[in-house]
Amino acid sequence: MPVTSDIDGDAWGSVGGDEADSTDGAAPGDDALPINELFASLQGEGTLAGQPSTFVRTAGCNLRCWFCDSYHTSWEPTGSWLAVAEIVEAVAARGPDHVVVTGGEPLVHDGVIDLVRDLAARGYHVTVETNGTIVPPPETPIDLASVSPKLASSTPTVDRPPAGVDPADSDVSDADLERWSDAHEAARIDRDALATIVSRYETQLKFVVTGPDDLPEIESLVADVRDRLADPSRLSDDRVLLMPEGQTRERLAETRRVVADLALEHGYRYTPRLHVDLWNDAPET
Ligand SMILES: C[S@@+](CC[C@H](N)C(=O)[O-])C[C@H]1O[C@@H](n2cnc3c(N)ncnc32)[C@H](O)[C@@H]1O
Ligand SMILES: Nc1nc2[nH]cc(C(=O)O)c2c(=O)[nH]1
Ligand code: SF4
Ligand SMILES: [Mg+2]
Repeated sequence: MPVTSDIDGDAWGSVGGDEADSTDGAAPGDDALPINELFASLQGEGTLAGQPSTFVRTAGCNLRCWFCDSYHTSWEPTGSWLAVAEIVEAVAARGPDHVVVTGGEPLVHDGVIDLVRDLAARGYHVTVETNGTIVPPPETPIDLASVSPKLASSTPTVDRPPAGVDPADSDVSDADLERWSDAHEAARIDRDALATIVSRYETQLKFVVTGPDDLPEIESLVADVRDRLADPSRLSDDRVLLMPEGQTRERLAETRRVVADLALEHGYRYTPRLHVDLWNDAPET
């Protein structure tokens, strides 16, 4: 069930960008969100790793990381339209008191703000997983902003096509890759947006690390964001997390020691990817 290209939340369109509106569920309206999956699992990443949580994964993203482990929310988005009240009901049925709103990029959808408000009003702890390019409206009740700014090593190219799918099952053309290479590169970092988010919310900056060459960009970005803060201590080194790139156990086995050693060397935190270790990042884990 492809979702329409307007869920990109931008003018770029999605791959094959003129799909018919053949979504399941409620007709898209002000109050509906395209949901790719909704499930309970353990938080696999970051400072709350291990915490039982319900994950709400929206479809649609304004970026196109080559390594995206959620291919069907970004490169070829699919999902069902659900009203915010239906999502809250589904979250209540799962049980955990922690909710992780993720995507795709959840903040491309205005309705996500209503969802976060409704969840917070019901007493849930709400984490928002975001790429840090979009600032939510002031006073949005986010308990943890889990921000993953995208480094140069995330940019797709013709030689670095999406890793999340068998090329035989992908409709991504070289023309799509060239278009997204430029669009991703232009949009992936917004230092002012990052500083605003850090100043307003308890924040972790969770960088996907592919190797040692990523560290200079992380260090200079962290310094630039600190420079923009009235209180630079809001972005202490223990709020900077290095996460190994890998959506399979095999790939993670290659990256995690390198990244753990880099965290130790630079004084940043290391975060595992528990769901990859435990379930090999199967759907709904
Ligand atoms: C699918 S993204 C959705 C939220 C948002 N679009 C973002 O990128 O932060 C959820 C998390 O998975 C991370 N991620 C995606 N693909 C990954 C990979 N291959 N290896 C490690 N982390 C990955 C992202 O950086 C982000 O922290
Ligand atoms: N278990 C588990 N933990 C996660 N933490 C962040 C995730 C995400 O995709 O945003 C994620 C995920 O997909 N699964
Ligand atoms: S920003 Fe997040 S959802 Fe979008 S392509 Fe990158 S990892 Fe995937
Ligand atoms: Mg994930």
